[in-house]
Amino acid sequence: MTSHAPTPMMAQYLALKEQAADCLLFYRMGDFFELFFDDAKTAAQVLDIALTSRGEHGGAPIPMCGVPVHAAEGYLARLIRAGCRVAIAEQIESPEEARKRGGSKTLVARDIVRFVTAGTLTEEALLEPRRANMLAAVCDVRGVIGIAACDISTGRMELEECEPQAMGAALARLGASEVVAPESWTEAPVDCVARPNRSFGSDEGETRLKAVHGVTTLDGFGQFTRAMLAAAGGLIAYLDHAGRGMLPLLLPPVAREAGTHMAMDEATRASLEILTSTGGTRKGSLVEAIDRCVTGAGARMLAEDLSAPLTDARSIYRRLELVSWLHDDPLLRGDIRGVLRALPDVGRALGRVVAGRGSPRDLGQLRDGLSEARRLHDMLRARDDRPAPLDELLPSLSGHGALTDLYARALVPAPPTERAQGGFIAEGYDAGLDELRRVSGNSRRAIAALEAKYRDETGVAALKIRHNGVLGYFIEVPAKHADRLMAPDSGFTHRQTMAGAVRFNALALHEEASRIAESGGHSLAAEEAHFEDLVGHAVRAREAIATTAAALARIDVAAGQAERAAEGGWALPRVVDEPCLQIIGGRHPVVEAALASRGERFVANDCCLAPTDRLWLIGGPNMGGKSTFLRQNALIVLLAQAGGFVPAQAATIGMVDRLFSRVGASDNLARGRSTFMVEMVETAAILSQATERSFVILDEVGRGTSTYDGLALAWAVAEAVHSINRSRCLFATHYHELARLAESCEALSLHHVRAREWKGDLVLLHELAEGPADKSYGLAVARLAGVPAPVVKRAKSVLEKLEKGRAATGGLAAGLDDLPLFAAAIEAAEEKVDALRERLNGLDIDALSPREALDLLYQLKAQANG
Ligand SMILES: Nc1ncnc2c1ncn2[C@@H]1O[C@H](COP(=O)(O)OP(=O)(O)OP(=O)(O)O)[C@@H](O)[C@H]1O
Repeated sequence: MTSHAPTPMMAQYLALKEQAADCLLFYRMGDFFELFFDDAKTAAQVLDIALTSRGEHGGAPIPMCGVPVHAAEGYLARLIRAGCRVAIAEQIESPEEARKRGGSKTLVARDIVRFVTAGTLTEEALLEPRRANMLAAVCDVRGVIGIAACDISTGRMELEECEPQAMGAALARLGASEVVAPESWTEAPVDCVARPNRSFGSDEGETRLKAVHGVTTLDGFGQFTRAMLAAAGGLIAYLDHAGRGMLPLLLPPVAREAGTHMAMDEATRASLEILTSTGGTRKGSLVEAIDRCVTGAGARMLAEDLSAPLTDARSIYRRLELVSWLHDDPLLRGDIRGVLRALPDVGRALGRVVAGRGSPRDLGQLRDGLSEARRLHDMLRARDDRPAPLDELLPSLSGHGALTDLYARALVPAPPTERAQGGFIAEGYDAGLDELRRVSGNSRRAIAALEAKYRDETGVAALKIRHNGVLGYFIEVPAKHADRLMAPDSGFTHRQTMAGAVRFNALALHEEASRIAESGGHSLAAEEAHFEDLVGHAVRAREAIATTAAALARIDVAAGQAERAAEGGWALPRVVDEPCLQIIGGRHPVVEAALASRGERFVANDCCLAPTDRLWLIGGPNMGGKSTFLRQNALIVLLAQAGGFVPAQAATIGMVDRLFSRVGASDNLARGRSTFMVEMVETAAILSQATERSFVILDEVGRGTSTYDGLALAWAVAEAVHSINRSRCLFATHYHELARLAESCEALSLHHVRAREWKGDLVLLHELAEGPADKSYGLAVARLAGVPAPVVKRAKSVLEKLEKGRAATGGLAAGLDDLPLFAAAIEAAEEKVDALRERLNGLDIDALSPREALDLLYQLKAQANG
């Protein structure tokens, strides 16, 4: 039997792989990261690179693939996007150190230095500039859900708690790219990373937060519940694990209070296509149609605003006031945007610097960003008509004078991204460094002079002094002239023969080269020391810098919103307390933009809901614009409460606590539920959660099942939203029969999108009008869509038959007259229960004979069924 003991390298690899667990292990070997076994197969497939093999393990070849270290970021990005997590194992000593430690055959020590996962990225190349990258930790503390979330690229951290049924909506708002949860929690969100239970303790969370911020109490940051702290514990423990003890930038946590934001569940967010369209990309989404920010940080803040519209009028008006001021002054707006446009991403540069992954360029970005912030500060302070919300922001834009002065003196104007080669500390900052540079500069010049001298001496015009990483400086001549330098007394020593060229050394060259190497080494060390010192200054000022970055982003959002409003002729909304909705000349920003690109005009429509007319039932032909109308009103509410102008002539919005949007039978097969089941689950959520202050849009609910079932459900749902939830609601439907609801529901009115038939063709007017839809135009739409004429003709004759039948039986809704109203039915049932209760309460059980008791049971049963 052959022994299959692993080689020392394989043994080291396997030990590291065990630590890496389900992460792909990038194993550093020279200039490559290598992957082995199943990791190699996965990576080769995702990255579309060659799968090879190396040696044997357990008698079988070991699958292997590799990526060059210098290009690793790009490969990492693709693996992360494909849902993988990666552990990076670096060589933590040089081959010389290994040899010194244990002899010539000693394996270089390696260790995992970092885990790279979707939620723990800080590299510029791996992050999208206009999207936050959230990591969330979730746990359950005695029936209360705690959520901690952070964007480690900027350090923002927030904590919240909620009821178990609200967890989905809270996570949907965060849109986290990675979620971690305790490993034994059975109700944990799908696709989350399981982490040890013990890290999710409230004491642990509190201790970790205090340690991160160097405080003895968290009171200065706000009030945090046990659930919030437990989640924070899990979050920080995970970051600690991912960074192998090196924590990223974390700013003081902010507690998110329940009820300060408009609640929207995942289905509503998806159906309104707020941050991504149904295709999963930003294209075609609301944010794409709105975003006129000129900085990545502004775009990220706008996305956050749209994900969490406010429910507090004062905060909304604070945002609106700033937008309005900038809207009314295009010149000022242009100037501000001009300054902002040139700004680097201060928040993310800070994130990298504090995480220990900063480059000289990041320091340069902090310098430039903070100086520009100061410039913006002075520009805005010069305006005495500035609104109050701006006064709150202004102080955050200044106050970094000492830091920017220091960086201005210390750094060259455009510092490099690599610090290994030095060259980023400015001349004049450190006299010692200047001297070292002068010496190596002199030597470089001396080398150039040597080249000329050697050419002269040898008579070889093609002689060159060159440099590479292996030989250092050397003299190179074409092979045919090599003999002259080979002569024993030439003063040159042979070093290497290449195809066509021969390389030599010479004493004088060697001396100059040593001088360069020595001064170079010293100056690199000096620059490195300065770098650490400069980083230290930024780390100490991190909170103030982050506040400046946030203030800049807020101004960018406001200026961008103002720009968008001016571009589209949008209106400043009024937000009021009464549950009404008055939108005059409303438009759908995404559909309007799509139409405009085709040279078509969008037809504006009004929507006027009030407590006495709170449910609009909207009929009309397919493609008539019902869905568009529903969504545009939901989006206008959302935009207004996010603190921006709205695409309408005028809008008064009664504050909405929860927004619901449902589209009948949307395809959701990916989630493994039938389309109708999804529709009903989502509808059930509305009926259980919508309040008198909510706004609900229901688009063809019920269409995913048979006509009778669908009509019955649509009927009951409309009735319930009207009479029980009493929410403001727009309800689009193809069921004409629902029009009869207007007879029994006093706050329900009928509307339709207009269409006209002209010379046999259907003309869709996209105009909303009062009253029920007169007829369906399904066949006309089918013809418009190109269904072959014989099929349409056949459908027409089938329709005639059906309609005759319907006339004879009284139609689909025949008999609905006798149906007690939804609310009335419930009342009747309750009355019956009350009567039963009364009778039971009045009973003296001990006074009954067994016979009487049995009789009474029969009577009670009859009463209950009667
Ligand atoms: N107000 C409008 N002005 C101009 N064009 C519009 C308007 N509303 C909708 N449209 C156009 O009509 C198309 C269909 O609109 P929408 O999907 O809202 O119709 P619908 O009545 O909901 O149709 P269906 O009943 O088939 O779902 C849109 O893609 C858009 O091109």
